[in-house]
Amino acid sequence: MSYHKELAAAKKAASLAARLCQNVQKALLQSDVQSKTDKTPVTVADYGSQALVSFVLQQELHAEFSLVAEEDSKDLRKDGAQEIVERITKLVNNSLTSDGSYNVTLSTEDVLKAIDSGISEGGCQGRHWVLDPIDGTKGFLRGDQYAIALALLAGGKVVLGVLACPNLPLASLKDAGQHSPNNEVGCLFFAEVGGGTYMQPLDGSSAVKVQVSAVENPEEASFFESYEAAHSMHDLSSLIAQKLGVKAPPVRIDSQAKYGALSRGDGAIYLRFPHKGYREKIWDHAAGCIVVTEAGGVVTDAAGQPLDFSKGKHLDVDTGIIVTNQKLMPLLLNAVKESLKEKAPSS
Ligand SMILES: Nc1ncnc2c1ncn2[C@@H]1O[C@H](COP(=O)(O)OS(=O)(=O)O)[C@@H](OP(=O)(O)O)[C@H]1O
Ligand SMILES: [Mg+2]
Ligand SMILES: [Mg+2]
Ligand SMILES: [Mg+2]
Repeated sequence: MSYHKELAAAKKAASLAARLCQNVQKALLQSDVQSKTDKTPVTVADYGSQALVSFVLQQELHAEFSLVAEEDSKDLRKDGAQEIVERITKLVNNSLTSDGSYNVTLSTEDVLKAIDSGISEGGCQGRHWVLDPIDGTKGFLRGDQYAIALALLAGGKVVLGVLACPNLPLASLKDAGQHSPNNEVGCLFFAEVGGGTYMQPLDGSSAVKVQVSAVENPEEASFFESYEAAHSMHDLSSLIAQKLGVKAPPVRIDSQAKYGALSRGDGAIYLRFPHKGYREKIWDHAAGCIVVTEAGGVVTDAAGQPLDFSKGKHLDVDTGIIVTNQKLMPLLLNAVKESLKEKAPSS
């Protein structure tokens, strides 16, 4: 089974959404930031990106359409939100038409409907697109890393993924701080099941195949974790790293840009241990997971089980998510097991 047509549509949608986000990040207005009922931030760019990706996929693929996405239009339909909806609509129309990709003018209602087509619950049957229109909204607001993360599930398995990372340097993060001749940013990672992982500049020039790090000695490995301490237990990852003998300090960057950076070998390990009670969502990992596995990496929960994207919006993982290459995984799993035992409250 080939997914070439779907991959081309996904790349187009994510690239246009990245441009919309770049424009908003450049001119961030305080009024563009709302707070959702769970107190996490959402911006006009999150909504605009979701509307745009939903619209482009439906235009490009005249097939039955199911989308599981992070945002919905509930808050935008409340009294007083009209101005913000108009602003989102303008952003979406500008992004769709600016390079001649489409000759359309969407109404505010079209945009709200496009956002709301992301209400699917996913599951193990049929095809479902999975979208995080801006992953790492907090990073986006800080002017740091974020990603537009789009994946396709078929029969509950991720079959393609695209990660647009507008602020990620094209050169390896390993060279950060050193004099690097290439300080351009904006990466598009993409992978199709069985086809490997590729990275190309977001401006569209040619793609290169990428591979995860081949490091076998954990002392030479560096690891990624969430920028936000509220999203992942930094003390636990520090204990795991210490047990493994990792020498380098953690690299903290927002969003699935971590999966992208790992897929090209910028670092060898990604550790994610949310605080108790948090349930992971499929849109926070689907695209990243295939981008890393097609580049030769392994993504599991803390018990070594693969992630199961077939159960709806949530991922029911055991304790956390760990990512590395095949050689390091057994050592990493041991270190995780020991660290969790040590940290567990004695009863
Ligand atoms: N409490 C808590 N624990 C764990 N994870 C959480 C939590 N709250 C939010 N989120 C999700 O984290 C997504 C951001 O990804 P990261 O954690 O990799 O980014 S960061 O480095 O911490 O900024 C972020 O994605 P976006 O909402 O798309 O930004 C959330 O889905
Ligand atoms: Mg969010
Ligand atoms: Mg997210
Ligand atoms: Mg998001």
